[in-house]
Amino acid sequence: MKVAAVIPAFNEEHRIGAVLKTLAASPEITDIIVVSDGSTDRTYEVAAAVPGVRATQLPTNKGKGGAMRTGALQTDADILLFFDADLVGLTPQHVHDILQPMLAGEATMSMGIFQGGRWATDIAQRFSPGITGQRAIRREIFLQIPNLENVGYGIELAITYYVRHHDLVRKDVILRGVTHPMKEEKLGWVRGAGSRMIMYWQMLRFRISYELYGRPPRIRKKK
Ligand SMILES: O=c1ccn([C@@H]2O[C@H](COP(=O)(O)OP(=O)(O)O)[C@@H](O)[C@H]2O)c(=O)[nH]1
Ligand SMILES: O=C(O)[C@@H](COP(=O)(O)O)O[C@H]1O[C@H](CO)[C@@H](O)[C@H](O)[C@H]1O
Repeated sequence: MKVAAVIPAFNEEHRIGAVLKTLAASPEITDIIVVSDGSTDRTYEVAAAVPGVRATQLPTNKGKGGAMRTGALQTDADILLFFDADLVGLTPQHVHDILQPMLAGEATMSMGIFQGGRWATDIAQRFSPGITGQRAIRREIFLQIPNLENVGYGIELAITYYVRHHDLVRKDVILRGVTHPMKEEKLGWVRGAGSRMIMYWQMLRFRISYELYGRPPRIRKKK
C-alpha cells in the first residue's frame, strides 16, 4: 500500500527540516510532498533540498485546507499522512504508530493526539482531539470532502465531522512527547493573537453548523 506524507507549510523555513528528517527515516512512507502555501521565506528551498522530497511553491497563500488538497492531488497513494511542518519531537516510531491501523485495514482514518509534549499544546487536543493536524486518511475519502480549498484552519474539523457523519472507522493514536510552537511564539503576541482569532472562527463555524444543523457550513467559494 502506498503512503504519501503531505506537509502544508506557510513560512516554516526554520522548523520544517526536523519534520522532513523524520519522514525520510520512516520506512512506511513512499512519497513526501511539501506544499509551501505562498511562503515568503525559504520554506520551499529548504524542503526541495531534502533528498526524496517533492516540493511545490504556491504563488499565493490558499490557507491550510487549500495547501493540503493541493498536495493530495499530486499523488495516487492509497493513504495520505498529514503532519504540520512545525512539529517538535516527531520520530519514525510515531509515524509507524499512526500508520499501523491504516496499513492493517482497521481504520479509514487515524488521528495523532499530543500527550506529554507541553501542557499548553496537549490541553486543546485532550478536550478536542478532532482538531489535530496529525492524521492518516484514505485518499479517496479525503478527496470526497467538499469545499476543502475554502475552509482554512477549518480543515481538521471538516475531515473529523465528515468521517463521523459517514460512520467511517476512526482510531486515535497517542503521539507521546510531540509538541509545536504556538502562534504567539511564531508570530509575536499581536499577529499571533490575530491569527488565532481567525483560526478559531474557521473552526467554530464547523462546530456550530454540525451541532445545530447536522451538516457542514455553507462556505462561499473564493473568487
Ligand atoms: O495559511 C496557512 C497556515 C498554516 N499552514 C500550515 O499549516 C500547519 C498548521 O498551521 P499552524 O502551525 O499555524 O497552526 P497551529 O499548529 O499553530 O494551529 C503548519 O504546517 C503551517 O505551516 C499553511 O499551510 N497555510
Ligand atoms: O492546538 C490548537 O488549539 C491549535 C492551535 O495551535 P497554536 O496554539 O496556535 O499553536 O492547533 C491545532 O488545531 C488547528 C486547527 O484544527 C490545526 O491546524 C493544528 O494542526 C492543530 O495542532
